[in-house]
Amino acid sequence: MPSESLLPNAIGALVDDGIHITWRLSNETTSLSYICWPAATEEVSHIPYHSIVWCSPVADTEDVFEISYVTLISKLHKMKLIFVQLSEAGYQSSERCASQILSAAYTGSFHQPRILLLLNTKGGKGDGAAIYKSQIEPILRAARTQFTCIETTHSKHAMQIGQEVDISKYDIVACCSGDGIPHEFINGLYKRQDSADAFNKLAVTQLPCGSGNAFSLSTYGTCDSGLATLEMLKLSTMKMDVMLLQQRDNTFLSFLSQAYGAIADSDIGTEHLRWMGPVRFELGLAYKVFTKARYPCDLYVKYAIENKQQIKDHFRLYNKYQDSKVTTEVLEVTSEELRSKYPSITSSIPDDWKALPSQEMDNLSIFYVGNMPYVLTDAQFFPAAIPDDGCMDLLLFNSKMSVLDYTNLLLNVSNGGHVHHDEVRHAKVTAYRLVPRVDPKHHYISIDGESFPVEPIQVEVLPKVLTVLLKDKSYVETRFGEH
Ligand SMILES: Nc1ncnc2c1ncn2[C@@H]1O[C@H](COP(=O)(O)OP(=O)(O)OP(=O)(O)O)[C@@H](O)[C@H]1O
Repeated sequence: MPSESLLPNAIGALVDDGIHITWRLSNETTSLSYICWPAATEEVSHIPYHSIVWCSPVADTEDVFEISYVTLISKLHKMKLIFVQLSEAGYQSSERCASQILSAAYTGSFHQPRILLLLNTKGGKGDGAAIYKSQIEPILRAARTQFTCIETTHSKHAMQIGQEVDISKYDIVACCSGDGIPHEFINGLYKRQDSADAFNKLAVTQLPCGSGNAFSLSTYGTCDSGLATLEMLKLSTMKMDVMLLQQRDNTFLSFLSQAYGAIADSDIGTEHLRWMGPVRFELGLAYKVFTKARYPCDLYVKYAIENKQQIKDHFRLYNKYQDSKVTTEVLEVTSEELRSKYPSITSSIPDDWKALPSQEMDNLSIFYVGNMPYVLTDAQFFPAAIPDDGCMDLLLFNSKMSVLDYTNLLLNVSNGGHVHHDEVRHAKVTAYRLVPRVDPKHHYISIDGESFPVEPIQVEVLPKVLTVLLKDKSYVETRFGEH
């Protein structure tokens, strides 16, 4: 036993899902007024195993442990250290007790993964460096992970890193950024000679520091970088579909979305209003709705599921199947599977692709294709998206709707209800070709939130390519199954 002056004032008991804490009463602690342990500022009563990132016995004690865990501090998730006297420790060695706590804390995830962080200090509101220092780095240090942080210095830097990174040195590449850096990094991996090995070896994730954080919202359910860092250390890997794009002579990958029409113009077309914050997007979109902006195009698709009821059945079946999935095996992608299966964008349309009716496409307002459910906090644009069903979700909105109907529809995006409206076409597709018919000088195509020329694109799903970190092998829950 340590001398009384070394006793912490927290006493812990191991329970099913964590450590139950009781605090010594003040009259008992009066003799401890000079204890050398950090005082608790907020007295927790329970530390879930899931929030613990480290536990080790304190030298020269039998039953006192240092426990690092992530908790809410002033509305943000941050690292906290506590010293606890554990009643169980007397029954077994303190090392065994610590390792029992660590294995409960890290069920199914990497233990101390080697992490490469790509930090964009210029993303979002420009506070990436501050978020990294206050929320991300302290958790990684406490968890005793090996990590290296590289600051991106210019556009396409993350792509260059993806092309050159030594894949044997890391397990996870975490983009401390918006969605632009993972887009670049994944495309860097795609350009490598050993791209299949790179996609199999490295898990790619996002610790949100940008204005668009769809990756983190869809996989971790949060825009809080501290919570995302904790989840990164806790979740298990699985393979996610990506989308292969052709435009002109270029072939590249998209992991998130492609937009043309009102969404693309409201996002990229309002870059000059960046100072307004996220509201610039909503104002841009409201303007397009009120002016009934039209974005004519030709669209050809290879349907996987065309009917909305069948999409619901597919979604329910997938979730049922996921619940019974016990395997942790992650299948590996081959270099053959990274190649296009279809004729190139300059060839004629394959016979089994269908042309969308020209009347519908002449009056198109929004073309939006996605592979992840959340695009913004409170925007479940693709609520039926599934990480590895080999499909992309296609959404088409028509400009002929009344302003009232359109406004109602957009208000429903927050709960994913918009996809059930009769005015919205929702289908699961495996490939498509989009041929815009607008003046390219005044409009945009957005791919993963980045600007691309307004020219034809052809896109197909490459199933199970990207290694990501997901809870229970699924994206975070949406409300799609409820409708
Ligand atoms: N040091 C840098 N200076 C300027 N641009 C950079 C730098 N590092 C990366 N970039 C570029 O910043 C862009 C946006 O990055 P990111 O996605 O991290 O932030 P974001 O705020 O979500 O972005 P956006 O809303 O502009 O897409 C990327 O296209 C990337 O090429």
